[in-house]
Amino acid sequence: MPQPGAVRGRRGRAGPGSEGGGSGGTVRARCGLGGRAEVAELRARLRAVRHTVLVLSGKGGVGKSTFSALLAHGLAADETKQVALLDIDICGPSIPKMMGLEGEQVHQSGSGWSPVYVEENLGVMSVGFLLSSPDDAVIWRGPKKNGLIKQFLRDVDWGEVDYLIVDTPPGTSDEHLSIVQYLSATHIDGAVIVTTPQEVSLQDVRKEINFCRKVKLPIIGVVENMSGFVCPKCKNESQIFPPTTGGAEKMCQNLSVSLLGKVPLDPQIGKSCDRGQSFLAEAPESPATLSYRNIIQRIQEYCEHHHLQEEKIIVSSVLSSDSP
Ligand SMILES: Nc1ncnc2c1ncn2[C@@H]1O[C@H](COP(=O)(O)OP(=O)(O)OP(=O)(O)O)[C@@H](O)[C@H]1O
Ligand code: SF4
Repeated sequence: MPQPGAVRGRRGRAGPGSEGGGSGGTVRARCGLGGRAEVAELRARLRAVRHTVLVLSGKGGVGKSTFSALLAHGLAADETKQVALLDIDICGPSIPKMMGLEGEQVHQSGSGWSPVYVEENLGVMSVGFLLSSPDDAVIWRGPKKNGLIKQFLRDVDWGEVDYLIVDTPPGTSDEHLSIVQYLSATHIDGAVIVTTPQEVSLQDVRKEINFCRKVKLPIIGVVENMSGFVCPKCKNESQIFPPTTGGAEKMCQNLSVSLLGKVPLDPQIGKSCDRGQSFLAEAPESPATLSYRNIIQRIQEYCEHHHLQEEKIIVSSVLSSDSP
């Protein structure tokens, strides 16, 4: 098994647009699944993935990547589970830093691109690993981004995986359409939508919910992040962003979507993530960790019990023509 921070099978560095060794064929940089051969390639690669969860947010900066990283850490705390974290936030990849993997590189082996491992049971893939410096800017148009997303799904050798967590860019863009379409070749358990309590953020969540419904992507639920602040001295809770229209709870009720939980503001979250450490492990007793644990358990229950393998909803091919 690979060691933390190690890669499996170092055989030459991979780069955007390069071919994964396993599946061959050049990346066709456009959105849309190609012919049967391409669908078969994706299916073959993702067959060993049991559950796939997409993490979405309407706005940037609400804590989506933090949530994805901690969801992956939380699931991987069970050593019997193999977890994969895929960062498709191509223009702003923050996962390598949050996972303590800055400066790591992706390598090719005979069976494809090797993920970078945080722990033996937690592998990560991000465009950040393909950049020579974390300050490099990726300025790509849609087709090139779509090509890389397809390459990530088709060419990364994840091995047997219980949970594949996909951190997406904010909003509903080309990348979202692509990932849903490509994963439609196999399955997606559903999406978790991260928001903050302010109305401007909730407005965008409604758009995300509409997007999911249009593309028939099941919604596992909504997480309200930065929801109040628990004073570390007196344990008093204050509302830093008081919701004016009932917050995520009311919105979820109105739209018949589950509220998975609320995560309070905790300055330690930013500190742990900036050091590439798991906040859940560093602050096991904090109210934010307890809230995270509850949410992760609900996501696991959703995946394990409500969407058994044979009942998985195969996302239909509604994306093949129109954008939502
Ligand atoms: N509950 C929380 N309490 C305190 N800080 C938080 C919390 N959640 C996230 N943060 C901090 O907020 C900042 C933004 O988080 P993050 O990068 O995860 O947002 P994002 O939604 O992924 O943004 P983008 O989509 O623009 O990449 C980070 O510094 C993170 O540490
Ligand atoms: S209640 Fe307010 S003033 Fe008192 S300790 Fe907590 S944060 Fe500080």
